[in-house]
Amino acid sequence: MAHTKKKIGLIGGGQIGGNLALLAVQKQLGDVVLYDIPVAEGLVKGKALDINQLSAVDGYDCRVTGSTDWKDVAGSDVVIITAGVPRKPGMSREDLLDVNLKIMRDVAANIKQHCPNAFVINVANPLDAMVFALHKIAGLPKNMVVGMAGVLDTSRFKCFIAEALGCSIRDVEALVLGGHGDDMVPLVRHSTVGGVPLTQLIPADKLNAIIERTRKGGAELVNLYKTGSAYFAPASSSIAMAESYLLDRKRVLPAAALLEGQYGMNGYFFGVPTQIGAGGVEKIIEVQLNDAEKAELNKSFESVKKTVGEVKL
Ligand SMILES: NC(=O)c1ccc[n+]([C@@H]2O[C@H](COP(=O)([O-])OP(=O)(O)OC[C@H]3O[C@@H](n4cnc5c(N)ncnc54)[C@H](O)[C@@H]3O)[C@@H](O)[C@H]2O)c1
Ligand SMILES: O=C(O)C[C@H](O)C(=O)O
Repeated sequence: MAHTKKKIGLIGGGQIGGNLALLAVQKQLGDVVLYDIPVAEGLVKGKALDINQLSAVDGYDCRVTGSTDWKDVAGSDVVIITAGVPRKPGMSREDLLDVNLKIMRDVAANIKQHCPNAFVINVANPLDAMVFALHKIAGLPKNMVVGMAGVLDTSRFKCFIAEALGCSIRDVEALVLGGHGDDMVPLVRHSTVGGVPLTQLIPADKLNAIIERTRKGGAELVNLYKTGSAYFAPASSSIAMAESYLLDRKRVLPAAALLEGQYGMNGYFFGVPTQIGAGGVEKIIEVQLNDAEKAELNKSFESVKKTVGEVKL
């Protein structure tokens, strides 16, 4: 019988990779290959077996295969990359550039060889520079390569807003633009709660504290965990993007996409609202910004450019 289930290749079977596998199965998005390097064979085979046994309890028909062979990943419809070292307290994401670039060179070359038709979502840090390197090395079409950060940063922003107001998170509409760094741009003026402008609901000083906490959201988790970084929310955020592609949902999600003139920026991956559907990144949406917001976005762009400038391919 023909194999009609979608195939999801997860590159990196660590904290985020394991949670991605679990979510993909629970949402029945397709069969999963959880790939890692040979030294982590037991880890990926163990996680696969554990999740498959959970599937029996809950009746999920998708299967996870743990593998250290790229041939098993070949032909994936979606590939999510979490292969990379997470930071420890006191480090910046940029401190991971050299070590994670080395890993990305290997991963991107294998994607080029084995998964040339996949929609590829990079998660590894420093996010915007790593997705830039991925695109250059793998040579995939620009609409098929994207970085996950905006969904996570926006969900942190929404979480803190809902907490401050004691309201349902369902009614919070918000957006964070820019690079995945401390100068990302939470857009207060464009955020609403149940249609009511956020600026009307939360006083400026409290809002500034929320913006600051959002910007440092990753470090807050790193300081709590001590040996690694966030993984539950990053996994959910990546799955939202994969699901929109696989099910052609055409959701409008912030993501690091290749800019070619939008926002006056060119040749870099940067966090902007995208529409993700069966065509991958089908649209990039330009939000109308005032001068102050533009200045903040440009500052974030300069940071991304600086890190990308250090990428040696
Ligand atoms: N974009 C975001 O918003 C975001 C959020 C959280 C974490 N991250 C980043 O994601 C990455 C992974 O985080 P984690 O917590 O899952 O880390 P982790 O250490 O738990 O897992 C990483 C895995 O990658 C594997 N790996 C290393 N080299 C590999 C290779 N060449 N091929 C395949 N696998 C390889 C490791 O063996 C390990 O199992 C880190 O770089 C982290 O900074 C990004
Ligand atoms: O902060 C990190 O190092 C991990 C990730 O980028 C995050 O925002 O949680």
